[in-house]
Amino acid sequence: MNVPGTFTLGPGDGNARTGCLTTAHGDVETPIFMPVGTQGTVKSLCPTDLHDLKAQIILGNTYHLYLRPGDELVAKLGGLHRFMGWDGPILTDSGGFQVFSLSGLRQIAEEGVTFSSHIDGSRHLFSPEKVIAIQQNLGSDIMMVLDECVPYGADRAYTEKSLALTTRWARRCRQAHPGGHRGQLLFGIVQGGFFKDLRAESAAQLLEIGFDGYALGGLSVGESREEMYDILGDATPLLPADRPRYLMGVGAPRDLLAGMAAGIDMFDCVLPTRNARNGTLFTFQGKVNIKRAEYREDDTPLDPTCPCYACQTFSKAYLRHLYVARELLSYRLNTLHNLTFFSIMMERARQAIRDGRFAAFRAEMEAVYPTDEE
Ligand SMILES: CCCSCc1cc(N)cc2c(=O)[nH]c(N)nc12
Ligand SMILES: [Zn+2]
Repeated sequence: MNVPGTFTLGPGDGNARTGCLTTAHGDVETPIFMPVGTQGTVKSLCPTDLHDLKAQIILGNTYHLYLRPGDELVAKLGGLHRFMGWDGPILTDSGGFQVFSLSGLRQIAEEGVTFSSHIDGSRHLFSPEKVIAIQQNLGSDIMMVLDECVPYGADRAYTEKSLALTTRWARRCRQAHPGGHRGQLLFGIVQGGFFKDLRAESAAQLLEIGFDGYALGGLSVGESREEMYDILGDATPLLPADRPRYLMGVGAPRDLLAGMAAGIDMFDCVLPTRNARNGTLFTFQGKVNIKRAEYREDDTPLDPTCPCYACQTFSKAYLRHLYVARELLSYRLNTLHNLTFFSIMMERARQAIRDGRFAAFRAEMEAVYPTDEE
């Protein structure tokens, strides 16, 4: 068995590539979409559901799990894998992004970021050392450094100053977790906003520190698709080809395709799980808004080609009824389906790359998920 952190590249097609990342809880075939399980659960699903839809790795969140139930409690109970009953790989975000997007009264300083809990208003400090200790307590297989996700529209002076701090924080994270600690990997996060030279500077600084993988942060923060793709195309080749590349917070089917075409290996986004809860379902024939009246008497499955329990067992009429009635089963069935769609789409993408027909696969999918659609 390979040691955690081993990343073996498979066949590629243009800049798109396949690979296999070894973690302490198993191998991950890339490109991969990672379901978000913020509070130690992929909302409404059990770990057995995740295995059934062939999820390979899920996300947890340092900010949320630190605040509730507490990372030290999770460690005392055997770590996040045992606590939530998931025996596969787990990646945890450092919490910086959530501090900036969720909590009030944030103060950024050299030491770290001080914030008020969105739960009870209590004050906390996330330093690089603290977020590493939390992720070590959780036992995540892939940890992220503490970073500042620069707000969309930040000017060059702010972005430059923030990038320098993020790099100093990244260095402190690496010093706090030099590697090898229970096979837990540490990824750096490239920032630099929408300034290509600052992105290059960030990437070069992180490479000099040395990480097990490299993420592109600061995207999917309100920018246009054109702005995202411009940075994506320019910054991805700056990341080492022999290490995993992770595009944070992305995304919709068309954005996953664009990311893979640019050479990205790992993705995460709340879209499939959040949209499931608001009735927007993804199929290989396009999106279905299940609450629409047109499905009231529709006795056909959501997607006859889909192997998920929802599509194999129930009609659109029933799925619509559950959603309109706000029944809890709606969340479970819709989430099962959407994550199955994303899982199948990524498997088809991996096979298309292996077969040298990724461009055709992308065109086929974009015909159903056009780039100009939100
Ligand atoms: C559980 C959520 C994982 S991804 C969250 C996220 C999403 C987006 N879009 C950007 C960033 C970023 O720049 N830095 C960090 N740490 N996280 C980000
Ligand atoms: Zn389905």
